Formats: sequence, structure tokens, C-alpha cells
Amino acid sequence: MGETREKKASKRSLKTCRNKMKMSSQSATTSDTAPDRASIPPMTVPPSLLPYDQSLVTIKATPERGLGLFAARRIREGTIVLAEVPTFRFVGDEEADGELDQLLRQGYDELPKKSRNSYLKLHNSKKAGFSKLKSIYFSNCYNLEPPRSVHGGSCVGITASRINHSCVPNVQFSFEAEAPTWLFQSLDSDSSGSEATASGTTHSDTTARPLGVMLFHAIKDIQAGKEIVSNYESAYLLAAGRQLKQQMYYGFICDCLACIGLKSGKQHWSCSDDRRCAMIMCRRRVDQAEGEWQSKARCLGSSHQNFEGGGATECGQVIATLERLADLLGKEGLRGVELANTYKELAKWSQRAGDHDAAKKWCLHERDTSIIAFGAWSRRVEEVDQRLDELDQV
Ligand SMILES: C[S@@+](CC[C@H](N)C(=O)[O-])C[C@H]1O[C@@H](n2cnc3c(N)ncnc32)[C@H](O)[C@@H]1O
Repeated sequence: MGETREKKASKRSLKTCRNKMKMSSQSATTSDTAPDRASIPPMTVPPSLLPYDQSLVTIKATPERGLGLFAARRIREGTIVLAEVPTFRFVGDEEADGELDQLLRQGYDELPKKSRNSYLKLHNSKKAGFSKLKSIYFSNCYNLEPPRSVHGGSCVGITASRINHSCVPNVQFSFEAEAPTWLFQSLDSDSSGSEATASGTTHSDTTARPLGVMLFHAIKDIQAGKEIVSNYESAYLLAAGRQLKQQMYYGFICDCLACIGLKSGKQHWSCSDDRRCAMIMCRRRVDQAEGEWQSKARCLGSSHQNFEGGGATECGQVIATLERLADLLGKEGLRGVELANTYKELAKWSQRAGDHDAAKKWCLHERDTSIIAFGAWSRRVEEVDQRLDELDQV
């Protein structure tokens, strides 16, 4: 299963270096030929291509947040902090059709004893009217719906469940339905019940739905001893809105820098809500422009999205809004999926404006951000590469 993708990944890793070279040499000479591998300095190899190192993190108790995951040593941006085969994974229909209890019970019975015990020890928010298995599931599951993942449904991993929340996360969660064999080989097989799934399949059973792998990449450098935190919620909410949701769904109130703002004593974070408000406004403007663009395309009966119908001014305004959004996201420290998606939109609107050089530039930004947040061999980077190839052909 993994071999073809691994081969592709190693090809892409060379391409990564080539694009990085292109990026840094934009104002100088641009070479179309790939550099000799030997001439590439080791630092240009994306950290996420290095084998996954399980000793990077450790689980510790905290006074306010229960158990949490902590960096055992300094972790560089782009490193896989945690890779885990989920214990349970359900697609959207299974979650919705009321059979989840039965599926969970069936999957649970098939787990090795150690994994069953680990599952029962996970945090339980004691959700009213839910069985214990289901309440634990919904207290810890990661959503696989867009924009975080395109697979739909949700999943739970034993170690991933110990990651606490911050509105200013230092890791980005992603899910890969297929992962290279080197990654599976470096996973601890009994840490996640990887030999069994909710539907009784194994990840090596190619005829059944594979469990895939949950991944957490560092989106910034993390100092030794610092807590690993992911964002459970949308970034496009003000502190009060985020806290309402956290209280409703998880029973806690976040005290991250963005939430405490002024109380942090840091000028930068006292403006967090202002920045998030501006981010929400940008998002609304872009979403509205996208809706108008789509309906115009439908009216004109254009089968192609990139018809020359919008006008440079309209596209220019959307591009300026998206540039502002990218800047705000950077200032808020949100350098994961939100930033990658913003660069993707910048490339799309630049293409609509007929500016292929800008489209390529933003695509390369999306690629660099995606390598850090999702890994160089990820489906997301593969998709960006396809779009870059298409741009090259224009
Ligand atoms: C998925 S679990 C995370 C691991 C959990 N701390 C444990 O001991 O297993 C989610 C629960 O952790 C706690 N938690 C997570 N992030 C928190 C935060 N920023 N502040 C306070 N509690 C938090 C809440 O009780 C939440 O319902």
C-alpha cells in the first residue's frame, strides 16, 4: 500500500527542495533543472520527512487541565510531534445513524485488552444520555470534516486524546487515509489498538477501509517542557464565542494568551480579539465574493471556474482582503490549516485575475505552509503539486 506513495514522496522531496530553491532565487536567476541532490544542504530536507520519533513527547499531569502531552525536548517547526493509528474511526453516516453505540461496542470487544483499558481511562466529560463508550468517544474525538480533513466522520487515538486545547495551538492536526510504510513501521502497534478497528479491519487489510493515521505537526518551534496544544475550535471566533463553545462541549474555559488578552500583560495579546474580529470580517468578505463569483459563473454558463468575467478591480479587492487575512493569521500565530487555505484562495483569485506569476507565488506559499503543517508526503502537498504542474502548463 505505502510503496507507491513512498516513491512519490521521495520524488516530491526532491521537488520540495527545487521549489524552495525557486522561491529563494525568484529575484535572481531561475533554473528549470533540478539541482543535484548532493548540492542540497541538509537543512533543506523537511523535518517531517525524517522518521517519526516517539520519544519527542511525554504525558504529564497538570493542576488545571488533567493529563496533557509535553515536549520532552526541543521540537522544530514541521516535525511530526505525534503519529497515531486511531483506535476508532467512523465515517459521517455511522456517526449519525444511531448505530454508533453498537459499532463502538463491537469495535471495543475486538480491541486488545491493553487498548480497551487505555480507552476506558480516557477523559470522560460524562455527556448526558450517552453510554460510557460513546461519551468517552465524543469527549476525545477529532473531527475529520473540512477544513481540517477531507475524509469526513471522526476518530479517536489514545495518545492524541491527551492533547489539551489552546486557541493559539503549536501543532496542526491532520489525518491521512494512507501513510508511507516507514511511518507505520515506526508506530507503536499496541499504543493505539492499531490491529483492530471499529469495523474489525486492520490497516494492512487493503480490501477494507483502512484506519489511516492521525498526525500532529509542530507549526512553530516548541521548547523542551512546553505543553503540546491543538485547537479544538474554529479560529474565526472571538474569545467569548470560543469560551461559550468550550464550556458547552468540553466543560472548560480556555486560558490561553488569546483568551486572557490584556491579563497576559503582553501588549500583543491585548489586541487578539481585534485581530480575530478583523479576520472574521475578511473571511465574510471573501466568502461573499466567492458566492457572487460562483453565481456569475453559473449565469454565464461557464463550465470553467476561471472565466475572465470578474474584472481586475473585483479580484484585486478580494486579493487585498486575503493578503490582510494571511497577515492577521500570522500575527495570531495561526500558521496551520487556516493559513494554508488562505494561500490556496490567494492563488485561486490571482488566477482568476489572470496573474499566473502571482498564482504560482501563492501556490508555493501554500506548499511551504502545508509541508510544515501536514508533512511533505501528505495528500495536501500532492494536491498543491498538481496545481503547480497545471500552472506550469498555462
Ligand atoms: C481530549 S481531553 C484532553 C486530555 C485531558 N486533559 C485528559 O486528562 O485526558 C479534553 C479535556 O481536557 C480538558 N482540557 C483541555 N484543554 C483544556 C484547557 N485549555 N483548559 C482546561 N481544561 C482543558 C477538559 O476537561 C477537556 O474536556
